[in-house]
Amino acid sequence: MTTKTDLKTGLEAAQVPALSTPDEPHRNPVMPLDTAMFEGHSVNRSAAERRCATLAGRRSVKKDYQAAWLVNAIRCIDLTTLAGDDTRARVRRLCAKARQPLAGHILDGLGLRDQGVQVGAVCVYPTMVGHAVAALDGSGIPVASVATGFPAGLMPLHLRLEEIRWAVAEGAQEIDIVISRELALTRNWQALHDEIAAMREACGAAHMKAILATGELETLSNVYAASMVAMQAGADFIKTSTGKEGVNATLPVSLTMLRALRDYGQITGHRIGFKPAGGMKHAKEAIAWQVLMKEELGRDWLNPDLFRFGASSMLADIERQLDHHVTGRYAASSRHALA
Ligand SMILES: O=C[C@H](O)COP(=O)(O)O
Repeated sequence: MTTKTDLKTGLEAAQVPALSTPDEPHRNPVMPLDTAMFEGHSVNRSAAERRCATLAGRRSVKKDYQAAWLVNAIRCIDLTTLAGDDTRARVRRLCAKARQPLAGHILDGLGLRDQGVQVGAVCVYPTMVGHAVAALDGSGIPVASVATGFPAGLMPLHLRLEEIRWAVAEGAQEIDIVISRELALTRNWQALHDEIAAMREACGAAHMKAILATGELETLSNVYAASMVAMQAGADFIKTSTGKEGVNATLPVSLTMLRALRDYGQITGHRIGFKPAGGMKHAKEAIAWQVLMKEELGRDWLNPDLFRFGASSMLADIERQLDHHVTGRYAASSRHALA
């Protein structure tokens, strides 16, 4: 069991940022396409896989600090429902969970009852944005909407742009766009850049996350190049997957995107966020991705203004693990079923 003092010490010792509301994150401005930033950059898949395989061993998170890392993961979750049978009632339940992601006895056990533990955002389809905005009123939790013909994106550009504008008018503060995979696979970088830049303009003040659908981009070199193009076109975040591809977030793909993000930052001075998404269901994944972020980019990126998990069901396991941390017992998974 832990105590209030233990967890606060743990947050510091684990070097995750203290619980706080982040300042308004800065925007990434659009720049012209610059293929020199990625052409000829090849990514060795075996080397990326080896690097990821060694991370867990090199940076295991001490048991005492695991709770701190898991609470930080909650702050970074885009709590998501993207199902064809979504309803207003389901979205309202999800938003209630977003407001209080941990049961009261867990918050008490961790000493975090008054610390405002909330998720990073709630992510829904455009027609659910209004319901989410109403349910989150006063919470400060932003609503993210997928748009641009999610998940495939195979719609005329003017309709994709109109969908963005519609979701923003409904109250979405963040827009998760999907890129045209065909433009990436045919290496038509100028057209891809111009489409994403138009999407960024349609977003207006809403922050834009660019979903690369990496499971469909064939090579890690394509992932690196598409990451660069999305950032040059003004993406505030780059995101791995829709959750609907055959292969979604993986550590080697994430490593490739983080290297692109780091290179982009070194050249331009702009800090871009990263969102792995799709298929992440377990607390141990929440730890693994945070270790990757910290190893590659430093602790500044363990903040919801620069890092999000896109996940519909990971919160349930995190809550279960934190329940165990506090009580010493595992609750039935049905007790934390909602998220
Ligand atoms: O963007 C978020 C993903 O769609 C969520 O995927 P998931 O349902 O596999 O967690």
